[in-house]
Amino acid sequence: MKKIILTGGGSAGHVTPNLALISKLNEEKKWEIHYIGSKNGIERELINETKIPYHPISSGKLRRYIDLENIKDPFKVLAGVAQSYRLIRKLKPQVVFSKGGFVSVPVVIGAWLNKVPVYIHESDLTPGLANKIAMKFSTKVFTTFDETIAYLPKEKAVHTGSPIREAILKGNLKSGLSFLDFDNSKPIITIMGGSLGSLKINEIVRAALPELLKHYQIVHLCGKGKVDEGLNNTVGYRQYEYLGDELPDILAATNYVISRAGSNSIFEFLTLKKPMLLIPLSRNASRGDQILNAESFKKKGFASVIEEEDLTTETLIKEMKNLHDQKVTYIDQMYKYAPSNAIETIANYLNEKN
Ligand SMILES: CC(=O)N[C@H]1[C@@H](OP(=O)(O)OP(=O)(O)OC[C@H]2O[C@@H](n3ccc(=O)[nH]c3=O)[C@H](O)[C@@H]2O)O[C@H](CO)[C@@H](O)[C@@H]1O
Repeated sequence: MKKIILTGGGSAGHVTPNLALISKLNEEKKWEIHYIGSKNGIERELINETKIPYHPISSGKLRRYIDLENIKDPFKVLAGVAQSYRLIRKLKPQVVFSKGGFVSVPVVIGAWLNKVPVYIHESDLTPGLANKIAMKFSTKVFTTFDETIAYLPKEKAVHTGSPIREAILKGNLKSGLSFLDFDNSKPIITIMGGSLGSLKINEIVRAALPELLKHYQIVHLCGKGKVDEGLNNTVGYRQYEYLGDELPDILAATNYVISRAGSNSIFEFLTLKKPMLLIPLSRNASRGDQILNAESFKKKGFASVIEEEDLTTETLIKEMKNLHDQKVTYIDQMYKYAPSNAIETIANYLNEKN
């Protein structure tokens, strides 16, 4: 059996595409799969559920603010490179696949030092810092957006589309309604502040609840530690920190989405044809990747967008009404999009070339 090591983490967006790939590779029964991730990142929890061997390494974080930890981080990254190098030398995989995030950099370098080919996937419209570094050590760079090709070395870039977990496409509306204890009386909005939740979106959504609940039932994925216990008994409103297995059913029961513009989430909503109102993470808190993701979706007629700086209860309610009024236009436009089978393409590459 051939051996593959997967890596990626920090937030769920750097793990769910790997989950999709793991299912496919397991199905093919040609690969022994291993995962290298951080000691405490969300990837550890998510990958443990798949029962594949998980190898934790030391990793640093790319912070955009001044912090004492920043001084320790280069040492942690170097330790991560040494650990990855030894692990890869011992496991002897044919290939390493990286979905990005800061934990992936030492793994990619460790693979390169062992002369193991590295394939990476970039989910966002423009490459993130981790992947910009990883790219130099990689054989191919797969992309979710076709626009991303322009930012990459020609000989390495391959547009595959977004690797979506198969389960996401197989939700059951009735199970979703029964899990939520919702009915058909009002349309359902699912609100997702990215996989980690968003304090700003949570605050504005909660302030807009009295108005929104007149017209909609609301599922709020608010992020770890961000549930507002005081709202637990609010009729028509459900809050969850993060949903795993239940998410497909919830999405099947969902009529509209209000969300951050993380790449994986928005391609899931697009594939499911859910009219979406996107609130991309601002340039103050990120490199602005979500703004570009959201602009691309707006330009293609898949989504409406509120910039974080313009987000108030009033703009949220107004834009939600517009989305409602124009839902048919959005859905029609999304039907013109033919989802690519990214998982199949990536698996074929891994199988053929290794
Ligand atoms: C703050 C930050 O760094 N955000 C980045 C991160 O976002 P983030 O981690 O939020 O990533 P995405 O929106 O791309 O993906 C989130 C994934 O988590 C899943 N999910 C989410 C909530 C939940 O309750 N259950 C669940 O399963 C979604 O279905 C999706 O598959 O990676 C994205 C992809 O590189 C980037 O575009 C974002 O800018």
